[in-house]
Amino acid sequence: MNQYDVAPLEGITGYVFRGVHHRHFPGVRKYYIPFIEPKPNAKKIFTGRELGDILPEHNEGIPVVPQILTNKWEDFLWTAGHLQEYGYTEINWNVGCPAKTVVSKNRGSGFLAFPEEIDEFLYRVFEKTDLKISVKTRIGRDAAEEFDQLLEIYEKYPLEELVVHPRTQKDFYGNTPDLDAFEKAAKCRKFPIIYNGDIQTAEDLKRIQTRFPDITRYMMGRGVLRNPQLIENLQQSTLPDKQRIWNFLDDLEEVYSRELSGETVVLFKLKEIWCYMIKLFDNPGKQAGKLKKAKHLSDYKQAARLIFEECEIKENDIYSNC
Ligand SMILES: Cc1cc2nc3c(=O)[nH]c(=O)nc-3n(C[C@H](O)[C@H](O)[C@H](O)COP(=O)(O)O)c2cc1C
Repeated sequence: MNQYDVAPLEGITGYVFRGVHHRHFPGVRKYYIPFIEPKPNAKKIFTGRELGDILPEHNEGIPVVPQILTNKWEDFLWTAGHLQEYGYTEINWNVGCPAKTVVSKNRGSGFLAFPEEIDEFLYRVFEKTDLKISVKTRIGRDAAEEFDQLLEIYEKYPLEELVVHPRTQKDFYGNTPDLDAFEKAAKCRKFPIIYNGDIQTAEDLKRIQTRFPDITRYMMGRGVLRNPQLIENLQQSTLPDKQRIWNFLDDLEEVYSRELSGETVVLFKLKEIWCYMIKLFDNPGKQAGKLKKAKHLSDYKQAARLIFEECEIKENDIYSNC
């Protein structure tokens, strides 16, 4: 049976989103916490955002995995040690982030251009910790050909899992996921492989499953923002239910309003989700514009309600095609 994870989306899938999502749509195997950057020389171990994300009281009953973004094994172990103090037993390593500010420092997917250093990093980490370590990787920095050597290195270590987003850093979020490159990972028998990239509907999943019948673990990010019910729909072969998605959104607004200070910040958070959710609806036209321009929660809510009332959900026939 397939298992589904929610991808880390920095600025979006923080503890508020995860808590509300888990309450409305349980069934996610793991939620990955957006990346934490080690700060061994700073006064505070974690930023306010990072601490909010990892506090056990913010994640009660929710299966979460923290993620670290660094190219220094000493810093990884230092931060992992502090995460262990909060009770975490599995840590994910980010070698996928394509952001220029990250890549320019040879971190995230920028580190993929240094396979020997990746080897050294993993060697040191596995030598010095008994934590479970999973890796979230792209297939290379500049070209998919880099993936052969990277895979060879990953296979030397007892990774808990390997999440593969089959794009290079250069692809950013453009082009389509490179399934020929992913096929190399799909053949791996050393540890479980998780497919990640562009799964938004049952049809998208079907396409991947047909080609890779042995892959049963999937991670979804933007697809869950577009349709928060996506994972449940896939598990139960159901269609998105407007009322349930509305209830989720309503609850999210309430919890953000409680946890964040100021209407503007709450509005920003909700509009960010709507950048993705708007794609779930047919012809949201005028109301989409109003929602985008809303300066107050009341205007936002009115536009959002009208979209839910007036627009059809796009994929009402997805299962007929699968
Ligand atoms: C806004 C945004 C923030 C992201 N933040 C992170 C992050 O903190 N850590 C990470 O590994 N990937 C991050 N990603 C990448 C996603 O986890 C995921 O790999 C990517 O979106 C592809 O999957 P999808 O097509 O299912 O969204 C981010 C992506 C987006 C769009």
